Amino acid sequence: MNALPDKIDAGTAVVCRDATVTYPGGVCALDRINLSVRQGERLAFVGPSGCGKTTLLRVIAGLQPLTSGVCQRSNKYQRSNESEQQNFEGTPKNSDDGKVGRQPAVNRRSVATSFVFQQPALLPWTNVLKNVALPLTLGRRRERASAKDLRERALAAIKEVQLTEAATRYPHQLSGGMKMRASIARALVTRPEFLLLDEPFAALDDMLRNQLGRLYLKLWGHHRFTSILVTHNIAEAIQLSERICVMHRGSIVSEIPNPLSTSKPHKDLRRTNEFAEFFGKVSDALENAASSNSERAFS
Ligand SMILES: Nc1ncnc2c1ncn2[C@@H]1O[C@H](COP(=O)(O)OP(=O)(O)OP(=O)(O)O)[C@@H](O)[C@H]1O
Repeated sequence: MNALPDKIDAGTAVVCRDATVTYPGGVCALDRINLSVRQGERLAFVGPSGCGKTTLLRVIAGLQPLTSGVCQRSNKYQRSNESEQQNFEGTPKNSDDGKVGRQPAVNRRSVATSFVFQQPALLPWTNVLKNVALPLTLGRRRERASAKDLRERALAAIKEVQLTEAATRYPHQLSGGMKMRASIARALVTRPEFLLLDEPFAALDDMLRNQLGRLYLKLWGHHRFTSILVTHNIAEAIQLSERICVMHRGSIVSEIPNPLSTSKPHKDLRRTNEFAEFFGKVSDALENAASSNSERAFS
């Protein structure tokens, strides 16, 4: 294993070196991943089901222990055989199925990272305001903030996602898009350094997906968090990311800078020739990875 440097370079948010995860039972979900993410970068992982996207997201979040290799995250380290670094207070080391299916506990380490999942996972017994305030409430003692201060911060986050009028509504009184807005507000209320999104808009129709994509870009423009988006949707990756990592069978097979990246995409971007051309390039990278693998399997 490479020696771990004392500190990560200025401007770098994450570095993975030969990061490998083999699950109990022998599935190699990540195979010597080498990746560097700049602070404030918007990155996307695309690839077929089971290629290791969620596992890599969990590694970057510090939720998934490595079998070997290193994942270094601005001043936080995770390396294989260093279990102390990998167990998050209040967070199960391995969830039942090993997938990210629940919000990580909010604690000293994870407060710098927030997740947004496909399922908004709002607490059904309380309103939007209290759901959004939850990470602050859990960290209240640490933050030494007054209840009034927490409420104001939660209301500010709710305003940013344009949900002020629904602040006192309960989750069952919200549409799918509104639930997702609440989930994004809850993720951003702690002003995280990292926002990790695991297929956040996959369950929504195209129009909502586009609206929320624009909202996400606006929020990124304000807060400049480092963001990693897992998606199956190439068009979404192009619209929301500055760089696209194509994954296949536990490896990053291609890293493609996005020439169309902008934090203010025009609504006709998808209809342009440049979009079609870049879409083709990403699709080709995915197809090439799949065909070279099947050739290997048959050779
Ligand atoms: N806890 C686990 N135990 C054993 N194998 C697992 C576990 N979690 C994931 N895997 C396997 O690891 C591989 C990568 O899974 P992962 O969820 O990271 O892929 P993914 O690209 O995010 O897939 P999807 O797009 O379907 O969510 C898959 O083969 C999966 O079955």
